Amino acid sequence: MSNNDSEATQEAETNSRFVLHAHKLTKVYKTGEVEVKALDGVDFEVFEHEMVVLLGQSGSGKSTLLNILGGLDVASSGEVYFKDKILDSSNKGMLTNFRREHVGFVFQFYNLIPSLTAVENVALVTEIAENPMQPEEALDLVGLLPRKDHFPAQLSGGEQQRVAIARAIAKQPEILLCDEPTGALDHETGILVLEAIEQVNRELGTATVVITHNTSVGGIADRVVTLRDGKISDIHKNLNRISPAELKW
Ligand SMILES: Nc1ncnc2c1ncn2[C@@H]1O[C@H](COP(=O)(O)OP(=O)(O)OP(=O)(O)O)[C@@H](O)[C@H]1O
Repeated sequence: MSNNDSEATQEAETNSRFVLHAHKLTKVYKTGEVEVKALDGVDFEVFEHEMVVLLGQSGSGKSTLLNILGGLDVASSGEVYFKDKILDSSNKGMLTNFRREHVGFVFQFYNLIPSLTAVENVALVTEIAENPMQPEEALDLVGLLPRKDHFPAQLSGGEQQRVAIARAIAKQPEILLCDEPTGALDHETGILVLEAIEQVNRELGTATVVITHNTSVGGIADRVVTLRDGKISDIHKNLNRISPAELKW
């Protein structure tokens, strides 16, 4: 990196604000006598509009970190801030509101309701959110408007995952958290799903974190963060993101 690049990066960081910030997160799971330290003093932030890819071997703590960031789980110690507010883990109402209004989740398995069409699956979320987009608009963003009246069983795995992405972003969350979104898909379908996620990040500016085992997916990120044994072992910034279509694995 040249001096100019480095100054430009520092300036960009100073100017950008974080959406989520975790400070010294520790998570210990206790099962009987056995204790597992899944996170061990992790500092982690996600800036506005940023795309972060989270890598690490199985068991390194990726899902634990994502679940705590999204208010699905609470840390044993440490704090999570959403913008300038600390998320109070003892305040269930606050966590529920945070999840409902501000965070979109996408998981490896799509968890769509089989008896509802694509548009009805998305509408389930928009009906309870404060400032949603129209379900059709969300489906259009992921390229699935023509399939809006199809049931999950009439859609391929990749199409179902794109409905799940539409459902996650329809409430217009500030942050999109994706845990192995391509884990159950073949290469070509996985690329289509990453393209949908990338488009949401680019067009809506939704700060996004994507967990993957696939190191080459790191190319689509602004920042690639690697976990090892519950600690951050590496942070790599990409000066130029590549498009999912350019990924090879
Ligand atoms: N509910 C739980 N109870 C006990 N131990 C747990 C629980 N959830 C996770 N762990 C342990 O915490 C550690 C981190 O797990 P985590 O699922 O966060 O890793 P990961 O990096 O997401 O792994 P993978 O890539 O396999 O999904 C592992 O050792 C795991 O066995």
